[in-house]
Formats: sequence, C-alpha cells, structure tokens
Amino acid sequence: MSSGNKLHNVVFVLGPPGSGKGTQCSRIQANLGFTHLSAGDLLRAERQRHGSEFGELIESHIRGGTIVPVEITCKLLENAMLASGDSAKGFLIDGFPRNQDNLDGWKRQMSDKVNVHFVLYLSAPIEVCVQRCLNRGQGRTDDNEESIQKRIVTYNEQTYPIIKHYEKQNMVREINGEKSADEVYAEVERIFQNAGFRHQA
Ligand SMILES: Nc1ncnc2c1ncn2[C@@H]1O[C@H](COP(=O)(O)OP(=O)(O)OP(=O)(O)O)[C@@H](O)[C@H]1O
Ligand SMILES: Nc1ccn([C@@H]2O[C@H](COP(=O)(O)O)[C@@H](O)[C@H]2O)c(=O)n1
Ligand SMILES: [Mg+2]
Repeated sequence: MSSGNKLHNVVFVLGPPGSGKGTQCSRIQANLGFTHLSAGDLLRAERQRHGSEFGELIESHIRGGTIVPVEITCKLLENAMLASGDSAKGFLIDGFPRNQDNLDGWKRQMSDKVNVHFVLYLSAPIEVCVQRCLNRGQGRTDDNEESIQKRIVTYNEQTYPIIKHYEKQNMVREINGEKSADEVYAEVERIFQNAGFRHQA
C-alpha cells in the first residue's frame, strides 16, 4: 500500500446497523491515531461523485440494504488508504467485510498489503439498533423502516457469518454496544491497549 510495500495495520469494525460503529471509530481516530474509513461513507461519496458510473448501482444497493460488489468497495478502500499517506498508525475499516464476496475480494486484492489485527464487534439488540437508525437524523436514504428491515436481514444472513468466521480464528473482540457511548469507548480503549495501541498524548 505505502511506499516500499510496508504493511498497514488494519482493524475491521463490524456490528448490526446502528450498533455505534461510526460513533466509536470517530473516537478511536481522535484518541488513538487510527484513520477511520467507513465503507458505507465511501460508497455514499462515490454515489454523489459527478460522473461516477456506479452512482445508480450503489444507490439501489443502499436503499435495498444489499451489498455492493466488492470490486467497487475494495477499490474505494484502497484509494482512501493510499490517499491518507503514511502518517496513520493504522486503519479502522468500518462496515467491511460485510459478506463472503467482500471477504473473498479483500483476500484477492489486499491481503498481501495489509495486516488485519482483529475484528472489533459491537453487538446490540436489533430493536435498539432500529431505534437508533430511525432517530439518527442524518437524512440517509436507508434510515427508514423498510430499508432498515432489509439491512437487518442482510446483516443476519450475510454479515454475522463473517463475524463467526473470524471468531473461529480468535480474531473477534466483542463489546456490548447497548451501553452508553462513553462506556463502550472505555472498553474499546482497553481492547486497543491490550493489542499494543496506546492513547496518544
Ligand atoms: N452507545 C450508544 N448509545 C446510544 N446511542 C448511540 C450509541 N452509539 C451510537 N449512538 C447513536 O446511534 C446512531 C447510530 O450510530 P452510528 O452511526 O455510530 O452507528 P453505525 O453502527 O455506524 O450504523 P450504520 O451501520 O447504520 O452506519 C447515531 O445517532 C449515534 O449517535
Ligand atoms: N462493505 C459494504 C458496506 C456498506 N455497503 C452498503 O452501504 C450501506 C450502508 O452501510 P453503513 O455501514 O453505512 O450502514 C449498506 O447497507 C450497503 O448497502 C456495502 O454494500 N458494502
Ligand atoms: Mg456507520
């Protein structure tokens, strides 16, 4: 990825829609020096980019709660990693890999260039997650009852098995995301410290 093909540190961040991935990633970025890359945010930006050939395709997947083909998402992630230069301590990849296609594409395109340390898994009851999405108030085209239900089906059927896959490799660090954002973050910092990543002065 960077000059000299140095490996980058990567932490995947997964959990149901609304479990607090973006909220916690912002704090980790501010305090621990990781760069936050949200696959969903990158797809939303690509959807808005003038001249993008993928805008309509991305929007139909986002509204339908389905997963965009990995070639598109992985390229956006790789470009964002390259654009951020060598200063980041590592990358928090939020909302990826979301299904087997994401995982296979990541292995093909990225696994020789990056080092995945662990998977941060924010768990929370689905009804809590639904309410958080409905109350988020960011104008997302998928924060409506119909899209949220579809996103949850995709999460249960396609994303949860990816978390299980990493669990078998002892790579999952699970946190109860139902607690307050401060309580969750205290747990997050403990996990990063145990992995050797310290709070920045
Ligand atoms: N621990 C928490 N307690 C209460 N509300 C929270 C907590 N964490 C996040 N929220 C709120 O819930 C909403 C969803 O949070 P966030 O956007 O971080 O979730 P997400 O996992 O990134 O969701 P998505 O997968 O849909 O992008 C936001 O309005 C956020 O402020
Ligand atoms: N790896 C991914 C990540 C996201 N998507 C699509 O974006 C939607 C929103 O994602 P959030 O993480 O911001 O909730 C998601 O429902 C997918 O449609 C994707 O395709 N692949
Ligand atoms: Mg998010």
